[in-house]
Amino acid sequence: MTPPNRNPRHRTPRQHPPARGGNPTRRAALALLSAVLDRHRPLEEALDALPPSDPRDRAAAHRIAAAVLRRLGSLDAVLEPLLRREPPPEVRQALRIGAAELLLLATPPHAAVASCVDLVPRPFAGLVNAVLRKVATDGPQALEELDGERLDTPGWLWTAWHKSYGPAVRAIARAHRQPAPLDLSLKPGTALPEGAVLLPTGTARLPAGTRITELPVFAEGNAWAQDAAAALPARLLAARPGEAVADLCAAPGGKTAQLAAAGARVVAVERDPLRILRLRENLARLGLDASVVQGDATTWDPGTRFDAILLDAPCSATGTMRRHPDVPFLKRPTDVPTLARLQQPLLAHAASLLAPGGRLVFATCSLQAEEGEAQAAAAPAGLRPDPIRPEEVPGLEAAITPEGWLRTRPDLWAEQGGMDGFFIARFRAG
Ligand SMILES: C[S@@+](CC[C@H](N)C(=O)[O-])C[C@H]1O[C@@H](n2cnc3c(N)ncnc32)[C@H](O)[C@@H]1O
Repeated sequence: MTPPNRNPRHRTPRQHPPARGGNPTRRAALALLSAVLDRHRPLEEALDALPPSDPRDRAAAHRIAAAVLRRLGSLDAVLEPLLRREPPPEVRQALRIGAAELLLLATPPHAAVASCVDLVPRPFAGLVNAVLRKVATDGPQALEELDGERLDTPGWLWTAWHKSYGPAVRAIARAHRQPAPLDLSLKPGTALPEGAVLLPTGTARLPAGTRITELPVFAEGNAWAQDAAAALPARLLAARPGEAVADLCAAPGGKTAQLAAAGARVVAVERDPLRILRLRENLARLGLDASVVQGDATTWDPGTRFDAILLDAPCSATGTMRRHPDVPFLKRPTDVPTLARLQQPLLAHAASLLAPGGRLVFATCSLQAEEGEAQAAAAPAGLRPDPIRPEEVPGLEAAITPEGWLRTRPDLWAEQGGMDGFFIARFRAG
């Protein structure tokens, strides 16, 4: 899968009259897709930039845009034989929306076609109508004959995952097709929300599409959204009441909240001032306490040492594609070595902040070995591995590597909705 519409030969130089209008949900979905695919902006940022509207319309637009992004390679392969030349970007996005609605979202054909025709400038209405009618009749068969897992995965990621995980690359690609469930971390003592399933590692899981803001447990400040795999690094640090714990690279604060809820005295360090605001808001909503510091975790000097440190390092986030289907369109192969080079000094500095015998957990939400296994293998000499034990990760015993690290993948617990891809390594000072 290559990022679309970058070939200048395919650009249509003519200016066209503006689109005629169309249904607000599809119009919002088109704005989201243009932001991600044409301007390479994050989907979350594009959602925030939408004009105010009914939350249900936004959620529906998000659902359509996410479906297109998850299956973009397949949808384009179905559309390709029906197009004689590359249409302008907004027409291409409207066709993708229509194809996703017809082939993936079970929208009735007349509604899918008519609403996408209304999205495009008049000169393209006939083209969109004809192409989508053809997709409605022939698309299901065409889709079935494609190698969708491969088409929907960028080539560089497929190659890297095949090298690391062998044939499981297909299962990973399949897991990326499904909308992720809503995973919640609960404050200790909070009852399991109605309709939730308790996963063996303690996460409460609700069906995909559940809106967190409508849950009483959220309004009461007793829960926060956190993928089951994302909850593991803090769980494995096992902070105890009263311990001095540093959470380096802390925002938006899911792991800070876990550590604070465990009763530790937490210092949360984050470089980005805007993300610090979110971290503070999240802690305030949950009624949890942590000392929040704006600083660079490669140089931060608190003048003290910690019993335990969590380093959730910035990374390519390729493990989060179930929840963030825009990741393949925002990341490039060169991002991985660049980020991997930033992770080493973070780990080295974190090690220098540990009290004798202190514990350190290093984590990245990446499926790339350079940002996981290679980082742990090159850990500074002052850290000795503290292997993760099977009883600490019920149901995920097979995800423990021979070295004692934990490697989660989106295809694990596939029947229950999968989990993000994380790498987690634990060390002790000395
Ligand atoms: C993977 S996210 C952390 C997620 C967070 N731990 C959580 O559970 O909600 C990485 C964070 O590190 C921050 N960051 C990146 N480089 C940093 C640095 N040198 N010092 C401190 N924070 C940094 C980013 O702004 C980002 O918020």
